[in-house]
Amino acid sequence: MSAKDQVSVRDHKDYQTEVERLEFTKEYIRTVLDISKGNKEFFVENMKQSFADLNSKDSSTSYTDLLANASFLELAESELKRLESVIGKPYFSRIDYTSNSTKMEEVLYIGKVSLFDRVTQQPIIVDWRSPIANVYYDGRLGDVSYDAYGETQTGYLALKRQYEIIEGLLKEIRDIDLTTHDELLQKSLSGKADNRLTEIVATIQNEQNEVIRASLKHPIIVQGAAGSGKTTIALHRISYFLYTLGFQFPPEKLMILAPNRLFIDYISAVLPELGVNKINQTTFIDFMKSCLGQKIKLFSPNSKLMKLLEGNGKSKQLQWVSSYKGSLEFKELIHSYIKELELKLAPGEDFIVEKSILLRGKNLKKLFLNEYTYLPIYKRLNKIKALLASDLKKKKAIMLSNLNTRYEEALEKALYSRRLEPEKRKQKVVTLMEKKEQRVKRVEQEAKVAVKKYMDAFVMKDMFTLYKELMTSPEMINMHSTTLTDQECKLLSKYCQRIFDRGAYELEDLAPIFYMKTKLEGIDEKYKMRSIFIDEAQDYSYFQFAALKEGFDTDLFTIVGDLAQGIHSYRGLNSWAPILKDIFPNANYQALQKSYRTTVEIMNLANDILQLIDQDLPKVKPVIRHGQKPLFKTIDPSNLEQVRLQLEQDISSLKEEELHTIAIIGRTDKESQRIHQILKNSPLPIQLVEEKEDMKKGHIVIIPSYLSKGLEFDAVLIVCLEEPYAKVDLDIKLLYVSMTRPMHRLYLFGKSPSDFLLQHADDLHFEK
Ligand SMILES: Nc1ncnc2c1ncn2[C@@H]1O[C@H](COP(=O)(O)OP(=O)(O)OP(=O)(O)O)[C@@H](O)[C@H]1O
Repeated sequence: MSAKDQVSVRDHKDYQTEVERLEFTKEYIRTVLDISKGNKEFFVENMKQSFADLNSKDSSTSYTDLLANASFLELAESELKRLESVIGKPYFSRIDYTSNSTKMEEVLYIGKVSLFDRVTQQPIIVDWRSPIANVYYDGRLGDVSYDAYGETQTGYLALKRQYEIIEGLLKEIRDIDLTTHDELLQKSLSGKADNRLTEIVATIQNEQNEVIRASLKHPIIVQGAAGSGKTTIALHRISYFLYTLGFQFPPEKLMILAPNRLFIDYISAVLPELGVNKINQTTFIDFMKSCLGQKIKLFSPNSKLMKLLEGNGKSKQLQWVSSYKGSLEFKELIHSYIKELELKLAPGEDFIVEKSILLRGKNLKKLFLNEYTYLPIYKRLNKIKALLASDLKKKKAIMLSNLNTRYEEALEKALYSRRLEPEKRKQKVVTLMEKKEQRVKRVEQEAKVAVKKYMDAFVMKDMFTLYKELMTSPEMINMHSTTLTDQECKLLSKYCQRIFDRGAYELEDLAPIFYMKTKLEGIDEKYKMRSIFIDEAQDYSYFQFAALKEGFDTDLFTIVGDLAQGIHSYRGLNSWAPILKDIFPNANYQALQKSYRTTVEIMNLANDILQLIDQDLPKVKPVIRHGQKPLFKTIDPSNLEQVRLQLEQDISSLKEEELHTIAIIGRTDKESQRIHQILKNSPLPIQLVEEKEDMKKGHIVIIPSYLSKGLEFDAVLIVCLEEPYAKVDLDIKLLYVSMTRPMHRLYLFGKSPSDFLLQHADDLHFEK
């Protein structure tokens, strides 16, 4: 910090008071920590005692003690950790707020945790997720309002103040009013990227705050430009969700679906920073694999993308099948198939034991098709089975007693019959007794197997078999589809047959199989998520969304994505409208057009490329932050040694400028491998990144464009050796994705500017 800065912070009229407040807060935290640590030892001691008690007398009270202490300890420990982590920066802002109802002015310090004075119960730090903190993010100075627990509170905001506190020292105080630029935002954006995403609680912008705090009881769909903070916001919304509704939803019931493992690694550090632990972070594929519970071989969706990029003769067919399998029409087809299976499985026969009808088939059918519809189909059969068993148990005794009474009566009649000769009477009695014995035996025997025999008629095939049976039969496809032509049915089944013949499935098969599972078998409770956060949602198909909604039986989805980056739009998603109309009709929708990642200069060029996409996509507005124009550099791919020198030179000078995270992006896997080939013996630490890998700290990463989606770097070098970008949507989107990755610097290396479609860009937007 310069001398000038130090003077300015000390010059602030409240400097002294603020320093004292900061010291008080730190001291308070320290005291709380000391006490809690002391307590912790006490509780550990107490637990040891409980264990000892448990061993010696297995008393239930000592077990309860043990559990009580364990949960107390856990809570204390997580709080302790959180408090410990904020001691160097206990809060980042302050609001002076007077409620209209109490007329009392409150001075509230906002931070990442909440801390109360244990004696006065007054807040020392207010959590950024608390209702009142909304005023900081949302409200201008003057009259403001916020919602708390379903009621709107109104009041007057007299002061909004930001602090920069570094290692417990107050470095800067900024009072925000209508005229002040958000300097803190500017400062945080000009910072350098780590290999990880960070939390932004101090600088959340109004439009982002609206998404984070949008009704948690409704789904939300966010169309956000590259760098608008979608991922960041989704993670902050999780934190807000747990703060607000955590008592209803244990974190294990929340799930983030990310595009790949690399991305999960990229976001992994933020969640603990936001006080979020234990939530599920996975990919759609991994989740499906574990939920469907069978080891399945899946063709990599990226190899399909690569095939589409190669654009061979099969591209059209590939695209058509993918988009059909992702469509809601296909969902209808699968649904019709399930209906057929349901009817086939509906009981029709009477349940008979030893000539007696215990339950009528038509009644069982009614139960199955009407009463039990709240259950998945196979579970309904289980219920029928249980019903038969309990009915039989009840009725068997009655049957036996009826038989008994009937034969007793007949015997009595025979014994005392005057019409019969003694010899004949004797014979009759013997016959009756034998018959009775036989019938009782039959009841016993039939009862033993009756339920099983009845249920054996129902064949409950597994989902994969059923799906294959459908998809390999053009006739069955035809029977259930209302939209496909004969030709298309044949094509679809032939395509599927080819895949199944290789013992595999493709990503597009997972949603239908999952959907069938929800309807037939039901989803295991362990996999039933209550709230789902989907990032890079533009890569999903409509069917994937519908299947997830159906399977989890919840509406609590936060869906963030960017259609402009829809490199998998061959799966069918080109607009959010069908999702809003047919899948989540009560969803909130928000568009974020402002980008926080890149400089104005980089965004100008990326916007030129964006306009080439054959879709109506609005330009992205960068937050005002300037930097160098993107730079086109000519290379000669026939002279690899020279290319190596050029790349190494530029990377070294970027590093000298303190730009630490640097990515070299190639159009495809192959192109990335070519680049790696050139650089692999370089003295620079180089890593060719693959999907399942983490990015190594301090390495220059070489990464294919599709994998770079969602990530960010200080500087990006897009290199084109043999694969120029063509003016087709998929290529344009990949180029746009790559161009929007850097925070500060963008270089384009190719034979000619046209390798990057720059002939369609404004000459003023890049340098040569
Ligand atoms: N309000 C903010 N304050 C500070 N930084 C912000 C803010 N909003 C976003 N950022 C920063 O902008 C960058 C982009 O954010 P993020 O990666 O979440 O965007 P995105 O919309 O998911 O981007 P993409 O679609 O390109 O993956 C991150 O470095 C993030 O920290």
